[in-house]
Amino acid sequence: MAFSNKKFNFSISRELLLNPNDVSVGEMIGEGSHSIVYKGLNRVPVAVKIMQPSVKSAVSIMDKKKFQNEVLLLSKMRHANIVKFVGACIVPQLAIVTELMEGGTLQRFMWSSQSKPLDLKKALTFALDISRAMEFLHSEGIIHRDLNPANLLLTGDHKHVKLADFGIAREENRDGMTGEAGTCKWMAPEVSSREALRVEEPKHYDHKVDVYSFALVFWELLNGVEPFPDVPNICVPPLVQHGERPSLANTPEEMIPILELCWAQDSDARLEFKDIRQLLTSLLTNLTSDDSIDTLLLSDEEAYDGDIDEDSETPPLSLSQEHCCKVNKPKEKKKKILVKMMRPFVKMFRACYKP
Ligand SMILES: Nc1ncnc2c1ncn2[C@@H]1O[C@H](COP(=O)(O)OP(=O)(O)OP(=O)(O)O)[C@@H](O)[C@H]1O
Ligand SMILES: [Mg+2]
Repeated sequence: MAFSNKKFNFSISRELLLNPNDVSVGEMIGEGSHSIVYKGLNRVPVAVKIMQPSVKSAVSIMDKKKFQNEVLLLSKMRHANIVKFVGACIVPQLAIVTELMEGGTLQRFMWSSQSKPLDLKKALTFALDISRAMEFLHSEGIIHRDLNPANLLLTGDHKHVKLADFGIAREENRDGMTGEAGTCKWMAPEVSSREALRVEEPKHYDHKVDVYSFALVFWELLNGVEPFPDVPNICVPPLVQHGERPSLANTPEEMIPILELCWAQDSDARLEFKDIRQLLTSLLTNLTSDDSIDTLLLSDEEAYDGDIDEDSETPPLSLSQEHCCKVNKPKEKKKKILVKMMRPFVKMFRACYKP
């Protein structure tokens, strides 16, 4: 059913709309580039995201289309690790009502966290939550395109995270996605690439841009600091395009292969979230059962092809060794690690189904 609002016909079904009189708005709890978010009440506590027009004067057709896209996508996403959609209002203002995430953003949590970096179990639990949400999203053919700690929200007990902000999420199309999207520090090299702009061709990328962003979030969870701490946001994309990545000097050794497989320069070499979820689950199981995770490790000779991704000369800005490293080429490593990590599960499976 279409609802008209000043020349734009919303195609939002009636079941998704709330009566604005049933939603009360309280204190402000967050702000994005397109919205202000308030604590609210709709029988239970909720978050009310009120869309702000991009031009101060009026809500444009573009703003309405963006709002509708977010409502339609988020309302379809029913998953334990995705913030729950409650409903939307188109009058008196465009608003999206979701469950209230009392724990705030992962970004704020990391800034204020007493124990820096987080303990490994907590970091893995959060990473697993994120990979579950992303696996689901990709299985539904949706790319988030803005995975970063300000769009990941914590439960009140700080035990779990959920994915939020579908403002620039899109259905993946077969010809690849175009357009710049995301937040500089977490943006995959192929999204920000100027190469394509120079030859006036549209930029093409796919769901693997989310895997890259995940790697940067995971690195942050493991290191307790934002990636590229000394680099202004705007300078990060050229560095990343030249193969620079956050330093692995203080990263637990067993997590390094996952990071390298997720932030590979070649997007095809990056893992799928299904693989990431399985790897994190087995790492977490090993950690909590107190077994050594050494059994899951590979030596460098086993894991690497030995070469470095050098499709570039000198990076435009050089970083200290402390804060960056050159990206390794995964290829064969990816297969070896997966085979080795999955070996115990395959054994177990065979044992169960022995004739
Ligand atoms: N359900 C929620 N519970 C608690 N806080 C929330 C919730 N949803 C959003 N917020 C807060 O509001 C902020 C902005 O929300 P959101 O990222 O959805 O808005 P946006 O305008 O799309 O932002 P962006 O600048 O990323 O485009 C979040 O970073 C968070 O602090
Ligand atoms: Mg946001």
